[in-house]
Amino acid sequence: MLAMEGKAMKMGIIGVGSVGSAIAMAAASRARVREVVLVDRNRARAKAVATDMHYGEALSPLVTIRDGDYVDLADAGLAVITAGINEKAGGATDRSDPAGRLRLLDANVAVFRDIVPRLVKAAPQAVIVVATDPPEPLADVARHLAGHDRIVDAGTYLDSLRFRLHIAERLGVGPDSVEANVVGEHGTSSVFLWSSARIGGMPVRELLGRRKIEFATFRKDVEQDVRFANITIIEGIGASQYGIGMVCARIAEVILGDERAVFPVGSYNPRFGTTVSLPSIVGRQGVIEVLEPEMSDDERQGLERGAARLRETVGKYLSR
Ligand SMILES: NC(=O)c1ccc[n+]([C@@H]2O[C@H](COP(=O)([O-])OP(=O)(O)OC[C@H]3O[C@@H](n4cnc5c(N)ncnc54)[C@H](O)[C@@H]3O)[C@@H](O)[C@H]2O)c1
Repeated sequence: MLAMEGKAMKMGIIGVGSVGSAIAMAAASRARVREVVLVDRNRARAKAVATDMHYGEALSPLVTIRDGDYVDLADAGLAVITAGINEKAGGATDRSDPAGRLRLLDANVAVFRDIVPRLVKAAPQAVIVVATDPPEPLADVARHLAGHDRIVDAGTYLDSLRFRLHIAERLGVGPDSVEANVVGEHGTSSVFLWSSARIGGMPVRELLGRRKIEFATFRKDVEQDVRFANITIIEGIGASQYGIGMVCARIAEVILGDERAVFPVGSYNPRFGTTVSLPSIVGRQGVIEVLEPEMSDDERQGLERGAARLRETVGKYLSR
């Protein structure tokens, strides 16, 4: 049940660019958060976005949206960090580049070093949700800077929704009827768990067989669409924003309402020595328990390889 009362229903959004604004809009539309505070190093921008949405508050009367500074996050239950350079500005829009979003790490670590200590000082109890790319390494950086484990990386939740949608559309079912997960990294090493993908309990692969659809081609096409969904969107409107906005608003209501919902997000995983995305039970304290979905040997090896790359990539930033 959602606890709609009190200060715990307050969320902060740090970074009010395309993604931050979309998160605020989605949170206002869902109307299951009591107060949204927008923080940006460009205060005029945060103020303008807040003012714009403020005029619609009568249509979403439970929600107050305002701009603020870190002190205004004092009693927030969570803060989403979405500040930093995006894929287009950071040159991460080449489909053949194996580094992908990891190209943004250097620049965005500097942004996190600026933000996280101030956030933790102002709101030591708040769960930190990381949306800035690349989110898994940045969640490790945030954990290091914050000195606590209440860090949720939005991770592969969006990739998993895209995976489900592309399977659903091709097979003519509603997307929420597909159970399928992308795990590991919100990036080029992400692993698509075809072996556990199911519709109504039936393995997707079996349903394909029954309909005489060739698995290899189906798989290649779906993975291609999901892996490059962000670049396709960026080519059209300059930034991928609305999908992640809806995802972060959902994560926020799950945390604030202590819903114990299950979806793939990232958290520090001692087994891998780094943050990886896996289906997790999420509640007021962030990730409560990480689940282990069924995986084929290839999928497990892909996850191990991806985690090793993430661990190595972020390692040099954690020792400084
Ligand atoms: N996780 C995902 O699925 C996903 C999806 C889309 C985008 N992203 C990522 O989200 C991030 C934001 O993307 P965007 O398109 O909104 O970028 P944007 O350029 O539109 O906005 C970034 C905002 O961050 C602010 N900012 C920068 N440094 C700051 C600091 N130190 N303190 C406070 N505010 C600061 C800027 O003023 C700007 O308003 C990027 O890293 C992007 O790649 C992630």
